[in-house]
Amino acid sequence: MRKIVIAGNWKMHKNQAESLAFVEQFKSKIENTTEGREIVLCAPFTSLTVMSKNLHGGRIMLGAQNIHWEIEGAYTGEISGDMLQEIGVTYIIVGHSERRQYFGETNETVNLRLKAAQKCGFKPILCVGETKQQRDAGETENIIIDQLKQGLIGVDQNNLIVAYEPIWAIGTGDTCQSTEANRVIGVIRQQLDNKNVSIQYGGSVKPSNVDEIMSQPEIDGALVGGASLEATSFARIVNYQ
Ligand SMILES: O=C[C@H](O)COP(=O)(O)O
Repeated sequence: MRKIVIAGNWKMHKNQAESLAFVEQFKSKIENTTEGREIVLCAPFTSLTVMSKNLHGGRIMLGAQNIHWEIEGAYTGEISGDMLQEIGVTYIIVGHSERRQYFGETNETVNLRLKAAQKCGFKPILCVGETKQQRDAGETENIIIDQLKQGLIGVDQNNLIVAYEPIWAIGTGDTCQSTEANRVIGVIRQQLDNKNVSIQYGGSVKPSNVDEIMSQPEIDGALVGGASLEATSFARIVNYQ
């Protein structure tokens, strides 16, 4: 069965005190959240350490925003699965477009990170999506199929989430039309061997559009950036109608 997963990606936002304050405020707002909806906070590494100590079970799962494929070594600035296991992380975002754009992530390194995440027992969230230029050139499907084909070599599809994030919709307020997101996610599902993989939509998801997005039959959740930074806003998204 396809699971609903709503994940907040805080990117490079919030220090430890701000993260704990968010959790305190957020916890009370999700007490009545529909059973079965997985709620994930992908916080900076520094915040994950204190958040895991303050969650004491409950509905909130933790996610990291990166993982290296080696367990240790001379990889300045990277983090290993071993280190993440220690702080109680469940999910790992892999291949976010910001990692691809600013930090040289390729389909090959995405593939290595996905396999490393699974090997350490985490559930990776593979991000795929096209630029505005690629969309305008009619290349959306080809780009995504390529990202999936290369990214998923040797990856276990029974332990995977995919997020469709059109790059032009990220942080712009320019949400992809829900029917179009549904269509592309349908294309993604066709490419997968396991049709029960949960596929999220990400890109300017906010309280005002989440109900419509989540009403689409192919969409199994959301990967939320800006609107996950404030507890009331993210709680409204998690409690979509
Ligand atoms: O990972 C989250 C996405 O990049 C979406 O960000 P956004 O909700 O701020 O557009």
